[in-house]
Amino acid sequence: MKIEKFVLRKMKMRMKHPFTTSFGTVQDKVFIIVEAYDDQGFCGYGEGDAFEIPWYTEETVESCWHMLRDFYIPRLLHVDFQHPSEVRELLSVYRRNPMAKAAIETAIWDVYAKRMNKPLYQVIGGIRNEVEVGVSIGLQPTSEQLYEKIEQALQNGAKRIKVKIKPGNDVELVKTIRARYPDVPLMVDANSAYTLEDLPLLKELDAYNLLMIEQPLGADDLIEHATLQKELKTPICLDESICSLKDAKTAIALDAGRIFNIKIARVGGIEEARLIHEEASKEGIKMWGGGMLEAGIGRAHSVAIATLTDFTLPADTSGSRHYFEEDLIIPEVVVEKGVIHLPEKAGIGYDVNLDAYERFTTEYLICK
Ligand SMILES: O=C(O)CCC(=O)C1=CC=C[C@@H](O)[C@@H]1C(=O)O
Ligand SMILES: [Mg+2]
Repeated sequence: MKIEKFVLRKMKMRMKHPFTTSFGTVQDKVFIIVEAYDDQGFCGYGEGDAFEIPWYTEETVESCWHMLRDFYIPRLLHVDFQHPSEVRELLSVYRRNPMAKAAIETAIWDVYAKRMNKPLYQVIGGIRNEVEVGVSIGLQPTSEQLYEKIEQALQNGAKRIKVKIKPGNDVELVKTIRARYPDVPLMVDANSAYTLEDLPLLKELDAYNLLMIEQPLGADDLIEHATLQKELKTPICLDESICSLKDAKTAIALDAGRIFNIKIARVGGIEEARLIHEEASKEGIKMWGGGMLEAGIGRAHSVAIATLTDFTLPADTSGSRHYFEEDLIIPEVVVEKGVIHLPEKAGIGYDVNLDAYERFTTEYLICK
């Protein structure tokens, strides 16, 4: 297959509520869409989910735009390849920048699935057409607001609750949630806000029967995570630390975490995510699909990857309406009793809502 044209779009969607983590607050979701048009007239969509500010990883919307426009599109345009798994190799001459790579690679997977006339989740090896989901709750201004969000999530059938923590807003927070909801499947995510100096505090979290502690230490702190895991009963889940298959292998060798949160965006695409899944499965690492506050297209890709065999824990992917008044796909992603049912249509399985799509576009570039 050949891609004869790419279109890059910069998009902006207002989120219903600000999302706050230990690193900062996102209110406007600014992101990139890649459209890939093949030689048979199929169009595939991918989403670039770096933030505007490099606080979750080092990439930004602008850095992704630059990588896509100046390197990845010229590298892939008019090139003949058999299968989207080859894109990983074709882009490997360029170092890192996984979110930019994922944006274009996922678009090519979507085109390929449409050519095969099969749903993407089946083409990538998914084994189920529904995915259990939990919810990720950002830091809230008051505990009342936090309880309100938890209450809402439980009413909607969320399979587990994840709350963000940061220094000064951690053990006491978890203690009060546990007192109120003794049996709720609960986990915390620190987004790298701690160091090993916080060991005594992190050990206190062991008392609250958490499913896992997500990314307590720095993205580069694999050795430190291994030291911490030895001290904790609660499993550590790695997020920011796993940006490639190589990172996954190192983490496994060090026993730096027993669970992986897998985001296609963070690891550079579907193929890298599949390889990590294969490796982690062999080693008994549990997995689940993470989220990037995606709009519909990225959300569809994230749900598809969560259908792989060993994604056995609830994913972070909420429905479109959780974050946005209006999404850019039809139908929107819907969660019913904590489950997303995957569409059986070819490709990502959702159509672009052209009206909303144009309204959310702030800039575009045609490359052919
Ligand atoms: O998309 C979702 O619902 C998950 C949101 C979420 O928890 C995160 C999204 C993006 C960066 C982080 O803030 C965070 C995470 O660390 O998983
Ligand atoms: Mg996380």
